[in-house]
Amino acid sequence: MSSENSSLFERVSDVKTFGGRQIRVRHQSAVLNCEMHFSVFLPPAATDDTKVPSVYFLSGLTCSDENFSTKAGAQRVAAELGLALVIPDTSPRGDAVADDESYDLGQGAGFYLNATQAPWSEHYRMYDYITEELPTLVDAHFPVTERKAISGHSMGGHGAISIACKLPKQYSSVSAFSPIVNPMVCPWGEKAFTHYLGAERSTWAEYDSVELLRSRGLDLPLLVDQGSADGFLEEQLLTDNLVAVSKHLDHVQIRMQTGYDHSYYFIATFIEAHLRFHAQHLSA
Ligand SMILES: N[C@@H](CCC(=O)N[C@@H](CS)C(=O)NCC(=O)O)C(=O)O
Repeated sequence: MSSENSSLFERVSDVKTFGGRQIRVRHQSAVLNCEMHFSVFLPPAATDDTKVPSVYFLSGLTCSDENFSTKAGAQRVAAELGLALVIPDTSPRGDAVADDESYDLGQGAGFYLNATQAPWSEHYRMYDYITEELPTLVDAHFPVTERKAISGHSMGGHGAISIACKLPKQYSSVSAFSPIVNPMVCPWGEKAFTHYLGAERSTWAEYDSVELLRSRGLDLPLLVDQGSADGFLEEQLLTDNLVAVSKHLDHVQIRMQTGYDHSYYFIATFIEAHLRFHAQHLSA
């Protein structure tokens, strides 16, 4: 990697919306060892003199940073509440990065973990990227405070809850749309974890929200919305396992939303409620 490359941090677009700015950044990631993109929305309240809290949003399988930016409709309420949105990609990227032809493994399917198995371990360190490198970069380049919340959809809901369980001091609240809550025992998770972490299942529990909630509990408020008409609910998402393990936990709200599916139409419907939930805890 050339020194010019290692310092790459470029705004590839910067668009005014709802009085704020939707920005897309291209940068060299030292952790992932490849070039990456991420998006940031800055509300009008964020200025050279005024910093604002941020909500990280982790997307699902097949997504980049642009699915949430363009389809969730989050900017109007984020602008009103004075929240920055930080929207990463879902895996390392590029021709030199290992991939698979299926949609649920490889690029677009990083599962927010640090892979230990070849060929994945060379680049797939999304846990470290999301929890360390990206916040350091965002804090250095944008007017944001230390106050952070984390949210996500599907694979990103798994990422948000499992990260919040392990780093409760780094976030003030966590929420998820249609999260994969128990990846150790669903086909998407079993496939990904076998490839990224190896066949030894005992190493998987540190990335499984149900297992983490069982072993550690949760030290911050959690809001989950799940559509009852989501085609992935029974086989992949296993929301009942989250309900069961959360029974004795305070500050956990799991809402079954009648008739909604797995799509961004569902996210767009409830994103306002999630941002208001996070704003309340970010300002507490
Ligand atoms: N069957 C879908 C599975 C992937 C999927 O549903 N991805 C969700 C997250 S798990 C998504 O957000 N897709 C992108 C979008 O709707 O914009 C496919 O093959 O693309």
